[in-house]
Amino acid sequence: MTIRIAMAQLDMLVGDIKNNTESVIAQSLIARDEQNADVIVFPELTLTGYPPEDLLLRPSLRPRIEAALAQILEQVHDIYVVVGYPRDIDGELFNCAGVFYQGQILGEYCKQKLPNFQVFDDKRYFEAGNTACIVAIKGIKVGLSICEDIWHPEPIAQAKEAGAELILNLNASPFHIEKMGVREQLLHRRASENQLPIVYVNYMGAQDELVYEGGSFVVDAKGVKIRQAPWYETGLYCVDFTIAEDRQPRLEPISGDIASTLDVEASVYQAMVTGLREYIEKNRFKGIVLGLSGGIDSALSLAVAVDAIGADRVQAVMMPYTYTSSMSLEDAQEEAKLLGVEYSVLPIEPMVAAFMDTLAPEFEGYARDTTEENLQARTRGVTLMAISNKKGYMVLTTGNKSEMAVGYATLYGDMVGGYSVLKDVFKTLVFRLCRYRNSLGYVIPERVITRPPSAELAPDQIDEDSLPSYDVLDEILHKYIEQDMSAEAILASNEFDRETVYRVLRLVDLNEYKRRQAPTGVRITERGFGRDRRYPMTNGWHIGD
Ligand SMILES: Nc1ncnc2c1ncn2[C@@H]1O[C@H](COP(=O)(O)OP(=O)(O)OC[C@H]2O[C@@H]([n+]3cccc(C(=O)O)c3)[C@H](O)[C@@H]2O)[C@@H](O)[C@H]1O
Ligand SMILES: Nc1ncnc2c1ncn2[C@@H]1O[C@H](COP(=O)(O)OP(=O)(O)OP(=O)(O)O)[C@@H](O)[C@H]1O
Ligand SMILES: NC(=O)CC[C@H](N)C(=O)O
Repeated sequence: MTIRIAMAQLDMLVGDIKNNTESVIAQSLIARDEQNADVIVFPELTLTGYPPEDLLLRPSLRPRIEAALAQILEQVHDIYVVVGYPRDIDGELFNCAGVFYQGQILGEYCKQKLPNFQVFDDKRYFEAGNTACIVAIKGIKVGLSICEDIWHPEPIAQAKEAGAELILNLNASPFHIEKMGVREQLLHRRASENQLPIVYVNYMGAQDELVYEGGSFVVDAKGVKIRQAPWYETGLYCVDFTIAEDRQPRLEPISGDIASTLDVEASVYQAMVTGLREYIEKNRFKGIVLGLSGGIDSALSLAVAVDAIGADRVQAVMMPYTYTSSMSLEDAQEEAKLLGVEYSVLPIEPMVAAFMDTLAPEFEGYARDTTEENLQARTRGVTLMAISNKKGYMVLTTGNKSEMAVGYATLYGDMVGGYSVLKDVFKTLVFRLCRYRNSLGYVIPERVITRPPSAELAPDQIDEDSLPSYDVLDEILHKYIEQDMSAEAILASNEFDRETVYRVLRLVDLNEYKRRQAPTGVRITERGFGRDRRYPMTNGWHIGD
């Protein structure tokens, strides 16, 4: 005898309980009728999407969930549906997974391990469960667990103790650069220490800063991966288990397709594309507009925008000023041509001159400084926002993680925008990603990758006049921001000079106010500048500690 389980690697819109419920019903019927599945397993909090944040505090949530559960029970039969939802039990909210069959809930599991670190805030909303939930499906004792549960030994050991022969794990496990490998090692350990096969089902899609890359998979009781669903694709992916006649061993998964793992650049690039596409489509923007400077950040952002929503919905705007080189003008035009997007050239001299004329009495007696540079960036920001308002296009902001770390960007200038694909990507990785994108098809002119980065806000300016080289800067930033090292610990390796390290760390600390005002963007690392890192803006902390 066999049991076929469909892993529903799907995208849900946070808060859209009605459509998410309809999708659960439709996919369950497809799994039953077209794939002959016995069971369908959805990701964590299927009905609300993840994370629903403070929508979970709305009083109207509870009746809507109850109505959704009733609808699934009524409309789906002849397949076991394993679905996630928040549920009020005796006045307390739990993060639940239920097994629905023939109009009944056969069992309901409450998540036990509530993550409250990095981007996760589960304890703000949920009470923790404390018991295993085992449901018999075709004579097999199936144990349920929800995402963070699998990262700890106790819930799975408890399920095993309660008789589980198979674990179904519902996830909302967001991408970061090392996550794919980490999950596989984790499942290997958890399955082998309990001698239990595990079916791991994840979302594919994105929600604000979080990207879900899919990659649902199955390990056997030894922890060996026997099925790997593709990355960055939605779908129903089935796995079969045989149930031995003598029931020794009782349950054996049958190997299926194993999608190959993506390398770092491919995976990060796909995360950026997915994050942006989902943000644009779920928020119903008509398109994307961005300032195209001829520099590398806007070039890469443009390529991601086109890959996300198509060239016909992307507009690039070159806004030259006195300091814009002919090389920048040529390269920006070339990028737009290679990618086939609408391209406009809007010189900003008259607008900047008008500002300067109006401000002249105000500035009398003051020397020229960054104020005038920032005016150029702000004029571009105003221009892009006007196009955004008029056409319903979202402004894609282009600042990378290195710049956002040290505040190398102008508030209300090049920081305007609704979303960023580079805010968690260091400049050194920006270069690698451009090479990766060009390996798929040449879209970023070689000169854009090889010329020294410049903000072109003053004559002959290059970034490395005011910042250390990006190799050095990124290494210091990685140690301070992502590894929490102090200045003295960073200096201990003798790789950097004292003055540079203290200057960089001081800039990072001082610029928290800028990052707070920056648009959201795709989380790529385990320590992005979003919900991962919540520092006070006003503080008396000693720089570098
Ligand atoms: N703690 C605090 N809390 C709240 N607000 C605070 C603040 N400290 C300053 N401010 C405000 O922020 C202002 C300073 O910020 P802002 O106006 O942005 O100006 P600012 O940081 O002084 O200058 C922008 C810097 O970014 C560089 N840049 C600009 C554009 C593009 C690029 C690039 O290569 O991509 C680089 C530029 O060369 C310059 O070094 C202050 O005048 C004040 O209004
Ligand atoms: N001449 C310009 N025309 C259009 N947009 C511009 C121009 N200059 C700057 N921008 C916008 O402001 C952003 C910041 O650019 P800037 O040149 O100051 O620094 P950067 O970090 O080197 O970025 P890039 O590598 O894209 O040039 C650019 O990515 C672009 O979106
Ligand atoms: N939703 C969750 O419980 C996610 C937590 C888990 N550690 C993960 O990132 O996969």
